Amino acid sequence: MPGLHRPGVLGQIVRERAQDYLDVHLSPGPARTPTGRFRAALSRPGLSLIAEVKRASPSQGTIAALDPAQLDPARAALSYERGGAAALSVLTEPRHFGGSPEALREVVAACGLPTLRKDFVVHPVMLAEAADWGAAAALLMVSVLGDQTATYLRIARHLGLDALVEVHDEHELEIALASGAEIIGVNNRDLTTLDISLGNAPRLIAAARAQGYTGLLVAESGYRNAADLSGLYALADAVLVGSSLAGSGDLTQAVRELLA
Ligand SMILES: O=P(O)(O)OC[C@@H](O)[C@@H](O)c1c[nH]c2ccccc12
Repeated sequence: MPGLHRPGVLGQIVRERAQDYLDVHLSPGPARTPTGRFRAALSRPGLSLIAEVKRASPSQGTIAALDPAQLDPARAALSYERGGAAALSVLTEPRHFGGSPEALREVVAACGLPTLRKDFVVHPVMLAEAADWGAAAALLMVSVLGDQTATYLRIARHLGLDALVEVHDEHELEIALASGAEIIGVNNRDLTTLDISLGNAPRLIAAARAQGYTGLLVAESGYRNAADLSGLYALADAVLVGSSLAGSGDLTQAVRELLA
């Protein structure tokens, strides 16, 4: 399985997820018709918001202000939609992010927005699960998949899913560009140390454009308010925001203020 020797928090989570799927030998199954719904939502003019249903994280523990039992995924999704989110992201990793398959299924059942399965994908079956649970897209992390990124991208497409291919540095960006990714996300957070640098996404997004990349580009992590987003409007197609929204008392109002 990919990514087992990564350092830090990332390596720990990847090893746990690999263990979870160790005995699964199912193939991803038959081809499914792509909808392109996630991609379409990000292609709209302006900066599209991907709002994340996130109950906890390794950097923050339980996300502030909300009792984990109170952040009902379906209600959160509808609140995000009302505020103007273009798409959703739902964590399904159980130990560090408080996610679950049910959270994703409930969101999909309640809300029409295209939804990303956010997890540490280390097995093709995790993509089949995403499709079964109604996700329109799945996260593929180059920091985990390395040179298997292109293979997983093909499997995602086979299953009718859009893929958000995530990078954190120049080397990972090269792999993402070579893989044929149609959507590349640049994470401001270093997942081995959890350090955030808000300059990371603008820098690598500019680098991708300078290399002639014409796909969609997403800035990810660490954004707390409208001012933090101001530099992204001319640069990125979308922004992915979790903690600062999920930790606010009124999710609809939080989205409106962020996009104001
Ligand atoms: O909560 P934040 O700082 O707004 O970040 C959201 C999202 O970018 C973050 O949850 C994330 C980005 N890439 C990941 C990979 C795995 C788990 C989580 C993530």
